[in-house]
Amino acid sequence: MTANQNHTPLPTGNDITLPWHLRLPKPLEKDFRLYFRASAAKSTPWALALVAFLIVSAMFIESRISVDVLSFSWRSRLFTLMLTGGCLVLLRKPQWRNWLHEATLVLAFAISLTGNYLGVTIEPSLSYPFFLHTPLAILMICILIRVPFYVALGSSAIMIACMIFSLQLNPGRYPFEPTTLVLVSLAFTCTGLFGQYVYERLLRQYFLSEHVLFQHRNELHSANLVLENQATVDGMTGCINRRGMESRLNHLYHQLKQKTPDAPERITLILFDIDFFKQYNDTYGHPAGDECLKKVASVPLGMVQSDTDFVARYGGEEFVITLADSSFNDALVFAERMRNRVEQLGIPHSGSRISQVVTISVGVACSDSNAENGGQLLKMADEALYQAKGSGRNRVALMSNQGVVEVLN
Ligand SMILES: Nc1nc2c(ncn2[C@@H]2O[C@H](COP(=O)(O)OP(=O)(O)OP(=O)(O)O)[C@@H](O)[C@H]2O)c(=O)[nH]1
Repeated sequence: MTANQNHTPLPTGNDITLPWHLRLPKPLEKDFRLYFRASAAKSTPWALALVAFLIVSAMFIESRISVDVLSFSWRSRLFTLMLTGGCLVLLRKPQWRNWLHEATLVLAFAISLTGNYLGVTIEPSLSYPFFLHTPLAILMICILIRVPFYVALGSSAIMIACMIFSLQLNPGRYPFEPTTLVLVSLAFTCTGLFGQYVYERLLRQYFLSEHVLFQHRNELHSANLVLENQATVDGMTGCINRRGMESRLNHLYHQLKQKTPDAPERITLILFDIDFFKQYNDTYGHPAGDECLKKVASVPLGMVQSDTDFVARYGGEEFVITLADSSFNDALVFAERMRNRVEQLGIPHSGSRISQVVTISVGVACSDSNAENGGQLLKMADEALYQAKGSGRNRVALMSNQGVVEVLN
């Protein structure tokens, strides 16, 4: 990475410009629809409640101005109120929210069509309030109840077309200029649609910036995981490296001491070292030594099963196996079986003074002894390993809980 790249700021998503026609790339567009519905669902109950309030207020005002108008209008008002109430009830259930926009459109069409129908069928002098249903429905779609811009655009156009058609059916029947009514509706439509366009655009921009940030967070997280893995894994054997081992062991010990809910009951540490490895390198060469290390490491790696247990490369040809929760006896069985399996690999070692094949010496220590921390536990296992070496190699020695080293066999 160059110095220049190091200083490139992460994109925030705010610098991404949206095309005027509001479309996002296909996969994002699908996510955005869900996001749009969820955000519209939050405001819709309040919007519907407001619509209900407006209708009740309109009925109240009508009753004060002219009882004649109310005697015609109450049916359509009640119908609208029932639909609005029905929508409110449906929206309480999350699964019905998927139908939010469809329900909104049906509601708006119902209001507009009943208004237009009544407008052309009742007394001309009373028809005016009913034609106002159409602009009200358009306003409702566009401002109160959020539907996607293109849906609002299409449905508003259809509603206005219906209105013009109704007015054309009975020319000269109305006490006012139909063109004025259409123009008023068009003005409502344009205002509403403009608001809807701005709202949707802002929402898209916000969604996009959130999405981009989210993606970057994910990428950073994955990169961190890779780096963390690279920093704590030994590239040659695949074991955890010394640094990783120390941090994991300290963590386990911390849990043990603090008695956290997921703390292990005890920690057993198995330290082993390949016998006469210097001679192996001298006899077969360093690359062959590397191959030997890989084969030997594969034995404990294949034996460890629990997620909390792990194999680490402690030094050049020294390895540590940490077992959490195993009993001391089980750990000894593990150690002995591992020693035996390495011997069974049958890797020729003519430089060894104790065998024809590669062997290991093993030291075992357990936290049930007086070890206060991971470092002390390692020291105890090392003392046991030293004794295993001193007692002829290719064997297991343990540091007993009383602090005495015992060599097996
Ligand atoms: N091939 C190879 N050799 C390594 C690596 N790391 C350490 N060694 C070698 O491992 C050898 C360790 O030698 P010593 O510490 O004397 O141990 P030893 O010969 O096994 O003797 P004992 O442990 O007493 O049996 C050294 O010769 C190191 O060069 C490695 O990554 N690859």
